[in-house]
Amino acid sequence: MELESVPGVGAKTADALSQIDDAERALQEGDVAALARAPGISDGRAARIARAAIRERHDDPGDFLATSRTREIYQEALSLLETRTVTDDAAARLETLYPSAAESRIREVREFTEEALKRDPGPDVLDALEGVKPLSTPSDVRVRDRCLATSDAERYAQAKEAIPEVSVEVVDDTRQVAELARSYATVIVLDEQFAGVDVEGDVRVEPDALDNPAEVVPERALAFFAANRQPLQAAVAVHRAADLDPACDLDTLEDALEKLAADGTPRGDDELDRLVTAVDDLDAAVATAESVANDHLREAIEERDVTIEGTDLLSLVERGAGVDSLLSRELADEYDAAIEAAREHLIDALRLEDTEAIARRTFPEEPTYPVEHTEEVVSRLREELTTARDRRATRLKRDLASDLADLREDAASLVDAALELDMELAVARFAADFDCTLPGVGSIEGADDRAAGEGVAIEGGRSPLLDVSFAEVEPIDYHVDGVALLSGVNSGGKTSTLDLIALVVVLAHMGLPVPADAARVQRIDECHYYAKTQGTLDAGAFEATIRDFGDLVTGVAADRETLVLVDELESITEPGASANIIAGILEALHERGATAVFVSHLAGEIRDVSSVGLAVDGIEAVGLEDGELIVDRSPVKGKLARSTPELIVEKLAEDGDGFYHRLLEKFES
Ligand SMILES: Nc1ncnc2c1ncn2[C@@H]1O[C@H](COP(=O)(O)OP(=O)(O)OP(=O)(O)O)[C@@H](O)[C@H]1O
Repeated sequence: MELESVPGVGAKTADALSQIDDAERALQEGDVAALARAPGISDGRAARIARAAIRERHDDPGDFLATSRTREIYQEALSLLETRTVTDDAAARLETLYPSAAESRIREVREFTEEALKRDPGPDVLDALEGVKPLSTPSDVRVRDRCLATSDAERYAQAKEAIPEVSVEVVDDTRQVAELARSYATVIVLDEQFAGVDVEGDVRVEPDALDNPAEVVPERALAFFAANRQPLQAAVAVHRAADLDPACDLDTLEDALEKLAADGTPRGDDELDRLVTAVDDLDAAVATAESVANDHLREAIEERDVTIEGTDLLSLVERGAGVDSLLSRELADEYDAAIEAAREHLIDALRLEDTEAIARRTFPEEPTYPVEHTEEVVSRLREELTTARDRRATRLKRDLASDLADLREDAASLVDAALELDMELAVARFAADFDCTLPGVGSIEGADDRAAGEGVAIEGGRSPLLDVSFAEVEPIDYHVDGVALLSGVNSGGKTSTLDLIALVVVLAHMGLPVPADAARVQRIDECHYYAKTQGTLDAGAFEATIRDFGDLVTGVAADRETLVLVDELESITEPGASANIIAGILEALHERGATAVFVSHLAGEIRDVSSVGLAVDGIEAVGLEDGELIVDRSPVKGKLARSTPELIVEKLAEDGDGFYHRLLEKFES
């Protein structure tokens, strides 16, 4: 799929998208996380781009959500799903689901839904999902101890592109290579002509180096895995908890991650740890060893009475020997013990392989007081240890990077699978929380095909959009085929019935389960839902509304299946005029073969002025209890519901006088 062929993707966005590795695949699969990695593209935008790309793939014109109220119902459906994801990314991915008239698209999502409904969102899986998020690409890895060098302008450009983490230098002759070797620990020369160059330092001639960036900069793979350690570990945990088929061996990935510190350096290697500690602690260890020896010696001297014969003393003084040599002669054993203590301390502190020899060199057996280390030895030791540390670290980095570099794609697949699972679990939880079934849509069979017929048929539908808790929602059965007026008592549930129809139709066309025991909807191209108008309109607004309906009615093309839901349009003007207008609209929709439900308190009047026999259904009150209406929420087919005032007058007539009977007769005439 061409990036720029996606609707809404201009040259600038296409350019941003082209900067991610797998833009084509991401568009094909609606991979929001991958698209959101493009510079300047937010999750929401990525979801819209993905949706447009999917639409394009299914050749879908995408005007299903024809009015603002239909779009609101779609948004409410999405948020019911989105609140059931653990990760933000899965929530953004859910936004790629949209109601479509394309059977191929509905079938595609239904396959996903059928898999989703088999999932069991156990608490372990949900816990593990908490840590999963899309992988990030650390951009600022800079490696300063290495450089690439070439004399060729083209190779120079290739090197800069392929391995941006290191400096690339131009070298024309051996002298310049030697200069670089003084500034960098390692120089990798890309030109064959320098093979065999003899300069001091670590200079390698590797013409194929650009083919193996992981060898040149193991830091790249390490930085990627270090930055993504936590989401990767979480993705591993998700695979284990949900028993998913993993893209790679989970233990291998986990072991490799264990060997990596948060800053991208190797960890858990005893020898490296020892070397790091030895370099860091060398000066302190030598100083402490020195004090250990001196304390030892001081105590020994303090405790000792030194007796020396006069002739001996004289001979020593004549030879110009100081008190040191006197002490060393008299306290030879104590000296030995003190030096031994110093060496032991050093051996303990440094814990290196050949510490014995090092200790011996640091503290030689020449008695002096106070005991002093040999600085020359210590500074050579420091250099040796530093080199050993860096070599070991580099080797470990290379080994680890070569293990991890091969795992990079699989690791990304693991995270992707975990996020996909989160999306599936949201659908599974939505279906479980609202007792959903997969509806029949057009020629696509439903999970429970009891609900039959053209138009929209719902059995045991319970709307999750009501203002009461879902447990208190009473189930509704309703079937509309063609155009119908829906009458009913105040607060009987007429608006809620329209909401339920719209929600079922939208979810069904998204390929998702619907909150009903069974449902079947015809395949619809456009869903027009108009919410209740707030009060009488002025002349201008009234004219605009009539024009809207004019456009709708004349725009219903013979080959486009249209569903029209309208709530109490009568309030736009006075009742008589309203009845005429609504009757006219319904007649026109009827002629065009649309499916429509118009909720109205003027259903009787509209039917009376209509020239075609309009169907009227009714939500009836089955009685009054303590001043409250008891309502049967399911509309009764072909029945004009009695209004609330009529029911109240009837109740008064039951135990009242003739006046109430007279009123009641007016209703019945
Ligand atoms: N199926 C249902 N189960 C439980 N409660 C419901 C159901 N349908 C409606 N209700 C309750 O009745 C209230 C009124 O519903 P709704 O607004 O749909 O009635 P209405 O017939 O459109 O009212 P009005 O005549 O005033 O326009 C809702 O806010 C809800 O509390």
